[in-house]
Amino acid sequence: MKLLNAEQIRQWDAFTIKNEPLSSLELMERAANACARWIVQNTLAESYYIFCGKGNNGGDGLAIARLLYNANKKVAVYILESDAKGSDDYISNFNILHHLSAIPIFMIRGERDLPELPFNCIIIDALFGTGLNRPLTGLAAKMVDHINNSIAPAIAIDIPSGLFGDHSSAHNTIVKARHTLSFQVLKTAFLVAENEPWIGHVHIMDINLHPAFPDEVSTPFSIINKSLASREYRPRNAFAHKGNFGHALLIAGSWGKAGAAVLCSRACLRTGAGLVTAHVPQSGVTVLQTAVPEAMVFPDKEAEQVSGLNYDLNHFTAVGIGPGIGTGVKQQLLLKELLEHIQRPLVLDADALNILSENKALLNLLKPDTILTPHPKEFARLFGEAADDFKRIELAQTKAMELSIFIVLKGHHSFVACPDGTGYFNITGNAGMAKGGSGDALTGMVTSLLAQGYLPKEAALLGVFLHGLAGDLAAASGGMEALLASDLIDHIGNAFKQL
Ligand SMILES: NC(=O)C1=CN([C@@H]2O[C@H](COP(=O)(O)OP(=O)(O)OC[C@H]3O[C@@H](n4cnc5c(N)ncnc54)[C@H](O)[C@@H]3O)[C@@H](O)[C@H]2O)[C@@H](O)CC1
Ligand SMILES: [K+]
Repeated sequence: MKLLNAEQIRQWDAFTIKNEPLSSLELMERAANACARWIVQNTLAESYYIFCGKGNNGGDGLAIARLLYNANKKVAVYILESDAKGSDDYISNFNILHHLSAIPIFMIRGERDLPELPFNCIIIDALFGTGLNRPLTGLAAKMVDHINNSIAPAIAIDIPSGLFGDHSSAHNTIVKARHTLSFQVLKTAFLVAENEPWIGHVHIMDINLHPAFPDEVSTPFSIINKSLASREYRPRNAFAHKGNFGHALLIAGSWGKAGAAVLCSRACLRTGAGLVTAHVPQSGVTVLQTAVPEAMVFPDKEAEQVSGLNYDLNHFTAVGIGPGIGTGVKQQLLLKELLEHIQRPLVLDADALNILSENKALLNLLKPDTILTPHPKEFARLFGEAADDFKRIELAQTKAMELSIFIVLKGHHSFVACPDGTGYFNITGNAGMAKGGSGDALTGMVTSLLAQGYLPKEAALLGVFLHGLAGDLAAASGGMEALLASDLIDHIGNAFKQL
């Protein structure tokens, strides 16, 4: 699914108005209806304090006030007064509301006009939507502070006021919403960690925008959802044998970190690779053969660390390297040798990435379509600190193009930067997965898909989606706090079954 920017969403509204056809006021009514229905179904409050600006976001708020009133809710409307006369649809809704004299409307001209907010009310934030073009200042910012100082929960309409849809809002004054009711599609602002304090739970309201529009626009960003993942997935052929599903090599583990190799190998097998060989130090051999008897083991000549490649890499259909290997001189030489000789699809994770950051010249050895799976800190060590999450995404895209590689930037919504300049946000996954071992599982999963013949882009997209989904299924059964990477791995099968 394409991820549209604020301007494109505005164009989609206009396209719908022209081609459905319907008036913009009717579209606003549809949007307000969807929000009011959600509010009635999901909240119980003594009263609703509705804060409106004078643009279309405020128009939504006024229409919501009327609809909540019609649903027998106690409502009061507070309008941020400004020199602007207001958008046409705001004015239409203001006039309708004005005639309904039962709903109190207050104009806020100064701080003294701000109402006291009782703890048992619900605040509806319809001050500013996607039309925001600069950070809030003056009375608008004071109003937002007032909302944020209340203990009553706020529900933001379309986007929390003060938040930009497509770029960083760091240092802005922004409504801290408990819920955000947004229209039709996710906005980029909802997918980055830096906005987590403001957006609360995001709910997408289907307002039936014209289905033909997304096909007409081009955008660099997309969302990895179930339909995209299902399109990538290739069910196993009934006549298949293990030779059809490749042979993955995983180079992982060191003394005290044999678990990384175990998790990686198990995830690799659970994702469908026909054969898995783990190259581990000798101290990891018994651990691995006991914990994952289905995997074969190549013991390194050293006891506590992997130290060299004494086998033909062409024997394998894909290679994953990094979890728990350490960053010593021997691992550095091993990685260099691997990068110089490998002719197979490759995943680099964890310590392999840390070695790269200490030896930047090795980046020049990366073959096209290599997959890197850094978390934000590993990414910063590799490519530098970014000022904010949006800039980090931009940097990941630049580096993916420059080096012709895939960068899977791990996070709540992992971002896959592709060498062709496109980028994909994943929507599966949860905070329970923020725990040691989750990344090792992802490395095993993506390597497994590569080994089975999925193209690097397919493997990266399907891998992150399934990884997050398996984590969601594990959290649904055992809760987020208790979630172990092993639980995630145990749910990979159920994740596949949902495709
Ligand atoms: N027909 C449509 O296009 C639809 C629009 N909808 C709503 O319309 C919203 C967008 O409406 P608008 O484009 O009118 O924009 P907004 O309602 O977000 O407000 C924009 C107004 O605020 C001013 N402004 C921007 N930043 C400011 C700042 N920092 N301080 C003070 N004033 C500032 C702008 O100059 C403009 O006059 C969406 O977020 C959504 O809520 C929905 O009703 C769905 C349908
Ligand atoms: K808003």
